Amino acid sequence: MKDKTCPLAPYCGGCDFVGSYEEELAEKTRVVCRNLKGFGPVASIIGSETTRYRDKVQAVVGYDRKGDICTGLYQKNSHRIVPVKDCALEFEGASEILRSIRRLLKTYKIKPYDEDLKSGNIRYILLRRGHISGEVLVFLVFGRDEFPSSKEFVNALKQMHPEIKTITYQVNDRDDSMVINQDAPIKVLYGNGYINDELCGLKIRLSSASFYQINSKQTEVLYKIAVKMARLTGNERVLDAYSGTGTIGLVAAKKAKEVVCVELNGKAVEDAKENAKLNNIENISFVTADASVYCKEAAKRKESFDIAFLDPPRAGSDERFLSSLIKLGAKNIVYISCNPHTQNRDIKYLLKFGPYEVYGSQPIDMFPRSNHVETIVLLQRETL
Ligand SMILES: C[S@@+](CC[C@H](N)C(=O)[O-])C[C@H]1O[C@@H](n2cnc3c(N)ncnc32)[C@H](O)[C@@H]1O
Repeated sequence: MKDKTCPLAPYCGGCDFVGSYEEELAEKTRVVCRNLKGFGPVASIIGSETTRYRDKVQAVVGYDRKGDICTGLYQKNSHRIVPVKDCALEFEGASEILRSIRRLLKTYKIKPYDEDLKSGNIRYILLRRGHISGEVLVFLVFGRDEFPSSKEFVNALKQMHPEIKTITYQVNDRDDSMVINQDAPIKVLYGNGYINDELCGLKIRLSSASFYQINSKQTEVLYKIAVKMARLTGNERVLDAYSGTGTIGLVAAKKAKEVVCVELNGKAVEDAKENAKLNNIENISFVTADASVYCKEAAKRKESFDIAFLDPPRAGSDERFLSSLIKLGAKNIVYISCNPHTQNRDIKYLLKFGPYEVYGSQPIDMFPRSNHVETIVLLQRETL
C-alpha cells in the first residue's frame, strides 16, 4: 500500500501500512485467521486510534545529508537514518522534545555516535509519556561514556520542557541492534528515574528499561478483555507469566484470591513490586526468573494454578514452559501475543499434549501502521 499522507513513507522503515485503515485491519484479520481460525472462532478485530497513539518513542541520532544533527528512524533493513521532524504516530509534544534535544546536542557539542569508527557520543533517544499523567521520561543511550556538559544539557532540557520529570542515561557500546543494553547500568541524571501514570484505575510507575505497552488506550481494552475471559470469581490462584511491570496480574488481583507474577527482567519486577505497594494490593507476589524455569520447578513442587495468563515476547514461549504449564493444571489459559505465528505454534503444542480446547480468539490492534497485531486466545481445560 502506498502512502497518501506521509511524505516519508517511501523511505522510512517505521510504517508497514500507510493506506486505508480498513484495509489494514482486513489484512491483520486475515493473518490472525490464517493462524488461529483452525482452533476456534475469531471475533472481529478491535481497531485503534491511528495517530498520536504511541506513548513510547524511539529515535536514532545521526547526521542528515547537510551534515546537521538529526533524529529519526532507520530505513527498512538498513542502518541508514531517515530524518523525521514529526511522526504522526508519536504522542503530541514528542517532536518538540526531540527538536529541543537536537538543538542542545549542537550547543553542547555532543555528537552522534558512529558505530563503525566507535567515535562520537549519543546513539538513541527514548521517550515515554504517561498517557493520563502527561509525565515524560527521557532516556539517553550513548555509545561511549563521554557526555560533554551533561549538567548544563540536563538543566536546559528540563527548563524547556517542564513535562519531563526524569532523565536517565546508559552507555550501550554493543554492536548488535538492541537499543537498550539490559545488562548495563542506568544512571539517573534528573528526577527519580521513573514516571507515574494510571492504567485500568491503577497507579503505575514506569522506568527506563521495563517493558510497557506503547498504546495505553488499547492496553486498557486488552487487559479488560483478557481478565474478563479468565472468568475470575475471587477464589482462584492465578499465574501471570512474562508479567513485565505486573500490570495484568495487578488488574487480575482485584478479582482473584492470589496472583504470582513471573518476569525475567529484574528492573521490571522492581517496578511491579512498587506498583503493588502504590495500589495497596497484597494478594500478589513477584518472582524474577525465566518463566520456563519457574514453571518447571513449580510443577515439581506439585503446585497448581486455576488460571494462567501468558504474554510472551514475539518469539513466543517454549516447550519447557508449555509442558510445565500443562502440569500446573489451569482451568483457563489466557494467551496474549503480538505474533500470531508463534502463538499458533504454542497453541498447537498445548492442544497436542494438554487437555485443552480453544474457546475463541480476540484480535486487537495495538500497533496501527505496523504489521503487528495482538491477539488474546482463551484455552479451556476439557471437561470429561
Ligand atoms: C510482551 S511483554 C509483556 C509484559 C506484560 N505482560 C505487559 O502487558 O506489559 C513480554 C515480557 O516477557 C519478559 N520475558 C522475556 N523472556 C522471558 C522469560 N524467558 N521468562 C520470563 N519473562 C520473560 C520480557 O522482559 C517482557 O517484560
